[in-house]
Amino acid sequence: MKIAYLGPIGSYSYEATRRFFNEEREELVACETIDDVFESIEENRAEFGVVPVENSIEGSVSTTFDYLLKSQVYIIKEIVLKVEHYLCAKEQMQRILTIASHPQAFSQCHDYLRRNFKDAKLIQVSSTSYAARICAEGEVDAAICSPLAAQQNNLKILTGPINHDNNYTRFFVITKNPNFEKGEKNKTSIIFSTYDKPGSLYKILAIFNLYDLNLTKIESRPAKTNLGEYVFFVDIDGFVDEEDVSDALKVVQRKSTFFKLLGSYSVICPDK
Ligand SMILES: O=C(O)C(=O)C[C@]1(C(=O)O)C=C[C@@H](O)C=C1
Repeated sequence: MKIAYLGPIGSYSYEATRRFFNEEREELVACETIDDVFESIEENRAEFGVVPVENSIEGSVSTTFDYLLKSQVYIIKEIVLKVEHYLCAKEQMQRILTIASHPQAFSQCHDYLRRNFKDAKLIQVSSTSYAARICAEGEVDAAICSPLAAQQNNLKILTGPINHDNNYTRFFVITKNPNFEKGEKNKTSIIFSTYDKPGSLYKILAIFNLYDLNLTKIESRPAKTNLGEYVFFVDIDGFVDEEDVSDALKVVQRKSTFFKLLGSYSVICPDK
């Protein structure tokens, strides 16, 4: 089986992929962007994909949310990883003028960078492991990446972890053919939109209240139709085969102008 992930080797997405899939049994396919991971699944070049979804410091990964809205893929698992970033370079340096990393990683290290590298040029690239690669090639002075990415590229760890405390990222395992499997801790994710009228959103939320369901996330994103039109991404505590969840979703679907079930899945947190 082929598993697409945001690479190259040493990215946090790679780490998440390894925690769920057996590297010796499956073929892990490194993609350059999150777009490529989704397209690999849509075009049947991979059976599964692993994408970052949300970080405890920086929030949602918008590319992932946009693809969940527009493509026919389903979520079958959530993996939550503790993310620790390190400042790495080819050698100890007197002055670091350019630092490469993924935009999410820069945000997660914002305070450290502001305190220590206010004048350095931050070069945004597609992943932290790609940042390590271009640092090894001499394109930038330093990279913010994982110890594994540093090791893969023969970089030295200068200092770290340099991120904010409590830095956790959620990853989704996605696939085209859903086979929802229940685990110990389960969630169900949906997208809906509603009428542009007073109380519309309140009425939908009241349905979840009526069925006594806990929402673990709600986020609005542009519907990409007209300015001011939104879709709502909602994560619900519980599995879709539970009576309250399935009954609530039936009513929500009836009362929405748009409804999509993204998946029902179990959550694993190997670092907790
Ligand atoms: O660049 C990587 O290593 C990734 O896997 C991407 C990503 C992200 O986009 O959120 C994943 C986890 C970390 O939060 C930082 C970067």
